[in-house]
Amino acid sequence: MDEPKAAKQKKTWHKKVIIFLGALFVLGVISLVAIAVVQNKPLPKNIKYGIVLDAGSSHTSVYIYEWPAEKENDTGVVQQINECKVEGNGISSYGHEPLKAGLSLQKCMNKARQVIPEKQQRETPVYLGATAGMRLLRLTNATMAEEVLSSVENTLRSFPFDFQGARIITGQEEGAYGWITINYLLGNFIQDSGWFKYIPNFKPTETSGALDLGGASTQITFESKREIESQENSLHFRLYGKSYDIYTHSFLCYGKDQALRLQIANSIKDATDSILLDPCFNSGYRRNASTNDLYSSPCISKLRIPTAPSTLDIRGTGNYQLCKRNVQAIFNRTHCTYSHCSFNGVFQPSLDGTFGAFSAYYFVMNFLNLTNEQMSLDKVKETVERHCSRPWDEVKKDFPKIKEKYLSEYCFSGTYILNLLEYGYGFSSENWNDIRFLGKIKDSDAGWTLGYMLNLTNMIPAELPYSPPLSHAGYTGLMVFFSILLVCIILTCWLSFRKPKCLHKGII
Ligand SMILES: Nc1ccn([C@@H]2O[C@H](COP(=O)(O)OP(=O)(O)OP(=O)(O)O)[C@@H](O)[C@H]2O)c(=O)n1
Ligand SMILES: [Ca+2]
Repeated sequence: MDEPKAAKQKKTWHKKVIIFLGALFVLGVISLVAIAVVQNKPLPKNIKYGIVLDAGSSHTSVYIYEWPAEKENDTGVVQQINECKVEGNGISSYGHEPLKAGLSLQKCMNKARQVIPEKQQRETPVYLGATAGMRLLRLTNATMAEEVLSSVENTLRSFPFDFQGARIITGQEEGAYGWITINYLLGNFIQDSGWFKYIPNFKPTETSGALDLGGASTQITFESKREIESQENSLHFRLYGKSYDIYTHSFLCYGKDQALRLQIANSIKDATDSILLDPCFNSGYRRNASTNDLYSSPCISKLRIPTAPSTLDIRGTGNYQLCKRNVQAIFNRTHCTYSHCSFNGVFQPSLDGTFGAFSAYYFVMNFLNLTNEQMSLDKVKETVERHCSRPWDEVKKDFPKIKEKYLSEYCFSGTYILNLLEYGYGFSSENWNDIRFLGKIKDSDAGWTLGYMLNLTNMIPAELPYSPPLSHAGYTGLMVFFSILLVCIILTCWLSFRKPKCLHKGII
């Protein structure tokens, strides 16, 4: 049967409308996807750089950091891209020839010129922070310390970077910046952003305490829920919209090199001749030490014995138990005017949370294979004791590539670390596994330098920068999804309520 002409025309007209609407719909979806793709195309990378020189007591390191300019205030975006270890000893060893302090930095600064693109060098800030070695030099001879600082300043000014200053940082700053560095790198400041904070019972990330063991000083820093009874140990930070009450203390003279000197100087009391039997060195190990040099440190001056021989012939006996006794003698735990002390009358609240231990803590524990998080305190002690009892010849044969200065001191260092943590700070077998020995975190060295730069470049905001709850990609994705959904619903509704005649039974 032939269709009437009018109905045929209507059918063609409806068909055209549907085709037109379908095409419009497809075009709409394509446009939305295209917008999403174009909008999410990564912007050309605009990288910024920063240089920090860590002028420590035993050596200087030059660190180069980079970060994407547009994400400056986000957490965890700054990363270390290079470390250059300056040859020779720390800058404080150049007290008598200050010009050489500046010269010693040349090589590593030239390296920095190769790493940082030329057109960005002028805007790259350079900071030098000197720590305990320079604090001690300043105590012995303030003029020498000034001369060393101006020598390094002159060198740094001669490079095409934006020199921002060379200074001796305080022990408090050293502790605080170490704490900021590790918590920034561990991502512990991210917690309160995004949707997570709306989840019931959501627990914000806790911060990790920081334990730094240098050559001349050692720092302990952690967030404390208890009252901090002494003003000089208390810090208050507001970072990313959250307040932190921090306990920190820096023990000058309790870095591992000065602690070894203290231990040796204490033993001289019993020395009748120039031979000094030292249980903290492996048996068979010998070294000569000048008492003049030993007593030159302000850490030891009170222990000076005028009748002491000018040169000491130190001979290792490798006895952990005796070494432990000698090491404990350098911690004074007899007086405390607060509710709780660590040692030498210094206030310390009880230990809270987990800790990241770096610098010499890591070097030593890594050498002794003791960085495993599951290892018990007893097992650690056993390992150090075993290492101390090994003859020096054997140790040297097993580790021919390790510098003799480091290798010869691992028995002392292991014993010292155990005593500092247990006897000094009060760690025990119960909370031993709360300590993580860290060298690097995501390719950046754990240490105070990164925190120092973040602070001086104002890269850590006090308040949380406004960030929409969804990322841009998430937002665009959802937009596309809901637009498609909406179009589908409208089409379905239209088809079911205003069913075009062409869809009526019998027509199609
Ligand atoms: N592979 C290594 C490297 C270093 N050390 C020792 O570790 C100690 C601390 O080194 P470091 O953290 O670099 O101390 P500094 O920063 O130089 O000292 P400070 O922070 O006290 O100024 C030094 O005694 C150094 O001899 C070590 O035993 N093994
Ligand atoms: Ca250091």
